[in-house]
Amino acid sequence: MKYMPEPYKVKMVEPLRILPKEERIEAIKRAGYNTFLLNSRDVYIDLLTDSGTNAMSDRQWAGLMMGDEAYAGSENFYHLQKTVQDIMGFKYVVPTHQGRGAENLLSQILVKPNTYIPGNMYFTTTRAHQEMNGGTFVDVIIDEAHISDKEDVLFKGNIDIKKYEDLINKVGAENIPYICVGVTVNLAGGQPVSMQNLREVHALSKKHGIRVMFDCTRYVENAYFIKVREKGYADKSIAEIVKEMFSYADGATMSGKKDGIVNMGGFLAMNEEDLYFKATSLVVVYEGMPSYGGMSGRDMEAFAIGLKEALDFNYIKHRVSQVEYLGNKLIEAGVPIVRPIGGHAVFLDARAFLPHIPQSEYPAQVLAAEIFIESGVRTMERGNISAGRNKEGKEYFPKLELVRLTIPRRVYSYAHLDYVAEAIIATYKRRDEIKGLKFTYEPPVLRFFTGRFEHI
Ligand SMILES: CC1=C(O)/C(=C\N=C(/Cc2ccccc2)C(=O)O)C(COP(=O)(O)O)=CN1
Repeated sequence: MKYMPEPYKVKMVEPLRILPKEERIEAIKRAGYNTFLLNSRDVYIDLLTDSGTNAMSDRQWAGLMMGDEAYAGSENFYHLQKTVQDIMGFKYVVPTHQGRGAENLLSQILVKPNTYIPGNMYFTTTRAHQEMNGGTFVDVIIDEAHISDKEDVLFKGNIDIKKYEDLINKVGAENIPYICVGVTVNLAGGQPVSMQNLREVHALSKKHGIRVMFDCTRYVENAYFIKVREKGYADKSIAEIVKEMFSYADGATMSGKKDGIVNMGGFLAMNEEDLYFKATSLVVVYEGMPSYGGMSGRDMEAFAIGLKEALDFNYIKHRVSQVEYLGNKLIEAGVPIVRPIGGHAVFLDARAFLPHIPQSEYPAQVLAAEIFIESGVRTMERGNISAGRNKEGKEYFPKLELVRLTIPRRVYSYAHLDYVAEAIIATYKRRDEIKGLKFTYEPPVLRFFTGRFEHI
């Protein structure tokens, strides 16, 4: 079989259209060569993100009709709370409007000036909240995660235990409020963390009294990779693997917009009662009552249903197989991508794709723009622009200069992915013609969202 047929059928469609090439060129110029600033109506296939762009099921849409929009004590909250308790095993759940709502609460409560937060590679919003509260993010991911084609390392998201222990010895456990473990690691290329590594991180953290907080935004994909790649888990269900994963955490932040398969939603979950009381007293300032946290009742209902659906093996197998299908087509054509192929996206290695463009001229940014001109396909820069500037105003120049082709859950068909592959290959064939970019407007924070550029 060329590929696994979708484990669902379509009941409703959204018509797609593609602009003529000259209109695509105008559109990306109006957007300042920033794919974030394109209008959705000008985009043909939208691979910007898998965040909030996923297709809900008939059960989830039906759940919207069960919205208990009471201001306090909504039935849907109790459904969401119990679902999280059953799936992850945490005692307490504080709903938020999305992942960074949870990151805001966690960082304001635990991150103080001159504290250090180790983690397996940064994520933009997570690090922003940590730094805004005076903390310093310290990358303790294994070195191989920063090497794009290190395909023989099946769990590139792993924490380097020695790096973690060296940090503890250097700054003192009392200055580490928690370790942030991303499952999977988005900016490494959607790379998973092995169960063995989670076990080791948990043991070292408990030895020093340091909390383990997961960023569990794509935890089902992580569980899938453990099932198919890690010894001893082939016969375990996704639910059993997930339950064991979370047994190695004290809490988690979650963006429901990915593995919750909803358009809006998130939560902060934890076992510690004191942390829970602090979170509930803060959530009323930023998100609303602890029984809705910035979500409507109907959104919480859809979220609870989505969390359960995501644990179905056929669903997650198909989801990851679509990403692998696209990645393998590009590998066959010699296009440089991050390997092993990740769980939610194929990441183009823009540095290898455009070796003649220095990182100071933003190769990933211009490649994303060129792909749109070529095909109407929207992708996202995940390189020097996304990394931003440090406290001294210097650019980070991260080793990974990537363009992310992010596959939304249950949205596109293999025919769409064939079209995307052909577009990337066509762009690759004319790569020598592509020139670098410079800023015309650089925002002070998270510059990738609204920055504007022109050709040098
Ligand atoms: C691992 C991880 C994420 O991937 C994540 C959001 N990802 C996003 C959405 C995004 C965020 C920032 C810049 C560009 C795109 C993604 O496109 O990949 C959040 C924040 O969640 P939130 O968007 O619900 O606030 C926390 N952790």
